[in-house]
Amino acid sequence: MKIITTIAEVRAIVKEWRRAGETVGFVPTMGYLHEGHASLISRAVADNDHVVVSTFVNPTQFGPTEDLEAYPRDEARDAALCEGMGADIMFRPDPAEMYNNPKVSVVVNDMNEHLCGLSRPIHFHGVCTVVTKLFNIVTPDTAYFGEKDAQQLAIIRKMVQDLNMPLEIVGCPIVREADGLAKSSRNTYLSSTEREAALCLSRSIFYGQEQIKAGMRANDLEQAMKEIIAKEPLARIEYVKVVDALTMNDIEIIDRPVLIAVAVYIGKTRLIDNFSFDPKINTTPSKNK
Ligand SMILES: Nc1ncnc2c1ncn2[C@@H]1O[C@H](COP(=O)(O)OP(=O)(O)OP(=O)(O)O)[C@@H](O)[C@H]1O
Ligand SMILES: CC(C)(CO)[C@@H](O)C(=O)[O-]
Ligand code: BAL
Repeated sequence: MKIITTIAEVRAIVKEWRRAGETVGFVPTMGYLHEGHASLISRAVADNDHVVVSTFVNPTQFGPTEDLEAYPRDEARDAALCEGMGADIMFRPDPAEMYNNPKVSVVVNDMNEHLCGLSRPIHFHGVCTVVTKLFNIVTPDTAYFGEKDAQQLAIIRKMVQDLNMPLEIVGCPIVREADGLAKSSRNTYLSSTEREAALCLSRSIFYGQEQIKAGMRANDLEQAMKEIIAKEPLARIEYVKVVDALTMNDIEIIDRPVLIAVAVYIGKTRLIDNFSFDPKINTTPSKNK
């Protein structure tokens, strides 16, 4: 596996693969890789002749008071994981390689006005801009994203559709710790007391999955899930919402595929979790561990 820091080098290698008629899978990440990322890489390796993993911590998706500087980084560990999983390239450019006095970017419209977009107003513009740049550099046939960042996945699917990007987007299920906590690079910020407290997110998710199948209405579901989280003294709820899974709009009646998403601060650490539900299928994805 090659660790590459320049755009030109990635382009040159992908060009050779293309010349040989081989397929390219792409897994965009911000590094500090864990089993959630590994599940995406494993799927990409299974589906494609070649796989590129990017580990760029993208500054333009962090707000001014967010954790850009503190965000965990470990290049050697990331490289070992990528190589072990069978990736061909780990792309980790410096910010200066990716941004040279930019004046043009991608803007997300209505889908930004919900869930994480409300407290992180520039976040999805930054995500879509860097993902577009990465797609243009790697030119993948398929790109793999986690359902843990459900609003991100929905926005990227819509971006690919709206901007006619020539690739397929694959969503992969949430990977959890044995006790239910969704794996996240930001879990490393948690003290041991906070780590225990963070279980209120998955507890509310699992309760919600049961209740929605039993026919609980959207408002009652939000309320019941909030009550579970509120029992945890270290938790501060940002949102608990049932929204249309495609548009992220609020809904009252669960008559179409919905996303049930939560964002909660545990101390200073902001964590997210979610599940999807389609009333036609009347089933939720299994608790994937
Ligand atoms: N637990 C998980 N299960 C499945 N996919 C995941 C999981 N955690 C992250 N991913 C996916 O990995 C990709 C890269 O995410 P990222 O590098 O931001 O990791 P993260 O652990 O979500 O970090 P953060 O702490 O910033 O939320 C995204 O598509 C994300 O949805
Ligand atoms: C998609 C992404 C790599 C863009 O920086 C990031 O938002 C992430 O890790 O989910
Ligand atoms: N996984 C989303 C990256 C971020 O929170 O910036």
